[in-house]
Amino acid sequence: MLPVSRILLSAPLQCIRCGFLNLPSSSTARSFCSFPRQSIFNSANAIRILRSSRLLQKELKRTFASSDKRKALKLREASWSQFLKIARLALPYKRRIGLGFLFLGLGSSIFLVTPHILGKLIDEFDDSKRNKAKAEGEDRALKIAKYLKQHPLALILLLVAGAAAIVGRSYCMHTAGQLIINDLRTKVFGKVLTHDMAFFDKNRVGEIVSRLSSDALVVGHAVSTNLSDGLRSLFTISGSAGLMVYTSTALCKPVTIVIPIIFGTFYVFGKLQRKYTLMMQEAVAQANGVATERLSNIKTVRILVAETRELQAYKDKIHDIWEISKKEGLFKGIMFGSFQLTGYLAITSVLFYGTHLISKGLLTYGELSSFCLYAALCVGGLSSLSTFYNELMKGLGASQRLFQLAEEKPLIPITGGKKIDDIVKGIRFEGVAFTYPDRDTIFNDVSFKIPAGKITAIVGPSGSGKSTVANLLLRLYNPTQGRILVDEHDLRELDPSLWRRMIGTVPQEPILFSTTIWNNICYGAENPALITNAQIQQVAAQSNSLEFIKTFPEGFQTVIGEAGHSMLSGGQKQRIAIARALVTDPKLLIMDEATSALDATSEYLVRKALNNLLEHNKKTVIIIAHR
Ligand SMILES: Nc1ncnc2c1ncn2[C@@H]1O[C@H](COP(=O)(O)OP(=O)(O)OP(=O)(O)O)[C@@H](O)[C@H]1O
Repeated sequence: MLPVSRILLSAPLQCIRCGFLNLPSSSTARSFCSFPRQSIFNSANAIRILRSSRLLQKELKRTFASSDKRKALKLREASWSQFLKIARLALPYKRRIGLGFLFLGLGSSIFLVTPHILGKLIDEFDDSKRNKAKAEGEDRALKIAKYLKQHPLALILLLVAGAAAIVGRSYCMHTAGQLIINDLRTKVFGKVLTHDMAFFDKNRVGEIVSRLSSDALVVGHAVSTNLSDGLRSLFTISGSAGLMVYTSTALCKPVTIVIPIIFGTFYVFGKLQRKYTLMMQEAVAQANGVATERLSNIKTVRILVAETRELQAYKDKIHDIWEISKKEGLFKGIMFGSFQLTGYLAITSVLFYGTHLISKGLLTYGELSSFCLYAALCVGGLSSLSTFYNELMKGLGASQRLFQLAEEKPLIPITGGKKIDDIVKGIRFEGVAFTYPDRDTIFNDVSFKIPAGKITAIVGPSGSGKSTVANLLLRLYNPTQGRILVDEHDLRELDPSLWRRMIGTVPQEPILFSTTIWNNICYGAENPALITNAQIQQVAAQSNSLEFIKTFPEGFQTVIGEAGHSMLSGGQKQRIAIARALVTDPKLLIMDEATSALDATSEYLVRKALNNLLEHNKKTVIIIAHR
């Protein structure tokens, strides 16, 4: 047997709430740590969650309370500065969007000019107008109108050109929207990947995925197709309003009364829309969070017969969505209704006032019908503009949390810092204290040494902080106090990615991905393509997994199920994780209860293989165990 130095993490026998963690170093000093008793409630802990319905209720209450706080905070933060950030997303696609606007201008001009020309044709039946035109000479619009009447094919071609412009606009804006959504998703996902573990302790994976899918969709739509629809509406409104003034200034009087009402409605409902979108996206994310967490732990749910309870938890979240949706539906209805009402009141007044002006000889039938056509276009434009405004506010609301995810700065960077390629002297914990976010202190002032090239065991009862020591070594968290030295370099100064590449870890609950066994073994390699068949065979043999892999018809190419759940036993998963840790020939090997899922024979074989490996390689090894 190889010599193993032991670090003993022991829980106090008497004090439950704040006793001491007794942590003597392998050879020398003793350190004392406070050892608060804690219950942990996170996604990895579904078994404990489901074990106690009281705990589950507490968790639901906590989630509701914190989500309410978050909602309030975000509503206060919602501002137009978000709009500039969203607009910046569209910058890389300015050409595509510009082309879309060009098509928009073309299509809208064609369909705006048509009523003006048609109005001129109607005037041909009005004697007074015809005589006036004869005296003043025919205007250009009337000439075009007559030409189009005589050459209907030209009119059809003009309308087809207008329709083609709509197709072009639609295509450019739709694809620009998708590109923006893709960028946004990639940017946020890339950023989320670099966040430290404390971030993932606070945010549920399901919620993050919901942001990436539904929030990004809303934002992308707001700045692409919606923007083009909005601009088309603005174009239509300003064009038709201009032509209304040009056709008859007198008839514009009844229209001006409704303008302040329209802007007031926009302002009030825009604010409401932003508020409800924020709340809605939050509620959807919460529901997705619950569904993702429970479905990814479906086996535990089934074993503990918790289907009904989980369905109720999901229903509660869906009910939150329903409550928001009811309010949203009501205010949306009021908004669209008031736009329609104001628009139609304006048109009716125009008709009444217009007929009055005709009777006095101040307006022609053609002018009235053109004016009415423009007014109808204007009302249609206003209705589309309200939808545009609504969608834009939705985009602003949805972007808020997405940008928060992308802008939050990780405490531990992914790369950058000193580069080392070996552990020569050893690793030293110097007065280390650690507290998980929002938890009590796990340990205080801990000092011990892990000599290089030797096996060190960290032993202690459950919950005493053994895996936390491994987490600190992997720099998944920074110590709250004190420092960890690797050959006298502070771990905080080392390049985190490079340092982690030097470590092979076999965690307590190994996670495998839904790909081939081969890919799972190579997963930690910097360049998996460089791993040879001989290396794979060797680590598979060392981890005692070669035999069972050979029994699969596809061998190393066997695709294992999601998170390695199906097709492999717990022990088989653990052995593949050992092979994965060994394949990169790490300088430091951390085995966190690595053989706990193996039967006595397999454990003996794995230990024997590891002992062989370690005798020849002089690796630094940390074995975490209860015993
Ligand atoms: N991500 C986390 N966030 C908050 N608290 C955590 C987190 N991970 C662990 N803890 C808490 O830290 C304490 C130490 O956990 P740790 O996993 O290090 O113990 P352990 O000695 O490895 O236990 P075991 O032998 O059961 O694996 C526990 O009380 C646990 O509840």
